[in-house]
Amino acid sequence: MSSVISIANLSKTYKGGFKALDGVDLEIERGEIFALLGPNGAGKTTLISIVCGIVTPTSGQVLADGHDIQREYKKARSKIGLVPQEISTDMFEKVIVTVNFSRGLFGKAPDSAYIEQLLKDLSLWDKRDSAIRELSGGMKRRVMIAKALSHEPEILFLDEPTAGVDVELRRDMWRLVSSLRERGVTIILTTHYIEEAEEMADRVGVIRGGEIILVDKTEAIMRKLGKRRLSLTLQEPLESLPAGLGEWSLELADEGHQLLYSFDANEERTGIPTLLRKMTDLGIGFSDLDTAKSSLEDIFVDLVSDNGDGKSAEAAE
Ligand SMILES: Nc1ncnc2c1ncn2[C@@H]1O[C@H](COP(=O)(O)OP(=O)(O)OP(=O)(O)O)[C@@H](O)[C@H]1O
Repeated sequence: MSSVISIANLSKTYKGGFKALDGVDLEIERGEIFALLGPNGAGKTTLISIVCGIVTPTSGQVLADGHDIQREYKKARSKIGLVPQEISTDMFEKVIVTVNFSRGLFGKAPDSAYIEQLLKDLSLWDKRDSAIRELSGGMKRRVMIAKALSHEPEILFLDEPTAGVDVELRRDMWRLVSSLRERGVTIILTTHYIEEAEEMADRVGVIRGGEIILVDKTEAIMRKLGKRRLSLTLQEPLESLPAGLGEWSLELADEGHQLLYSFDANEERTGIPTLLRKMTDLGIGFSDLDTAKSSLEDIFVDLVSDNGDGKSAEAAE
């Protein structure tokens, strides 16, 4: 498969000397849904902003559909739609005027049938003649999506698309993402709703401290790093972990009613039988037990926390 976005050795040092990106190499394949995950301040927005031509890189190169984002800005940018984190638009303008205007900005001829369908897909058609400032927060976000899609881009960036939006908009958004994908649009999103990345994304990239630390197929990440978790519902709550259970990596949850044990599903010896025996010896009874696969969320927390590679999430920020 060919790359639709090609990022090579990209670095950004902001005025004041802060290095937000450090030698990022990343290839985004045509037609895929790519989720970019990283803690606050990792550099996600900076990366997206450079690809969209809003922020100038300090060094490195970005090609969008073969066009250099700096030297051939107009050509490159016309391929891209961006739904930013913040709502930024002329609040006094009418919805339909704003969306038509956005399309015109990219040099596309008016297409009233396309815009009508777009506004209908986003449940904005009835509001087309309203001034944007009169709309609810969720509706304003829908307008930002409509603007981003107004010129029929081949690549769509969604910067934290579901942060702070209601369930209905989230559902509509994912429906839209699925239908865009069917039409061959490449989608790159950043999200804190990691279970959505797990569900929607073909591949996941993890960014921390301005560096891409992992890129892989979503299910490969799950397989490689997937841990399982055993939850034991205790008969009597525990205030703290008994010293006698020190050799297992345990956690207490639900005010001491749940004992959680994370283990590697790929290991032959999980340590569970000895743990249960030891608990019996210590007189810790349980009334229920359950195991579950850890989510991408757990994996992500694992990756960005200090896990022996000498870097912690804090140090990276
Ligand atoms: N214009 C700027 N000038 C100086 N520093 C900046 C500027 N913009 C961003 N930064 C810094 O660069 C780092 C990366 O910021 P960025 O917004 O790219 O992170 P992010 O991964 O998108 O975070 P979040 O999840 O919080 O949105 C942060 O430490 C931020 O403070």
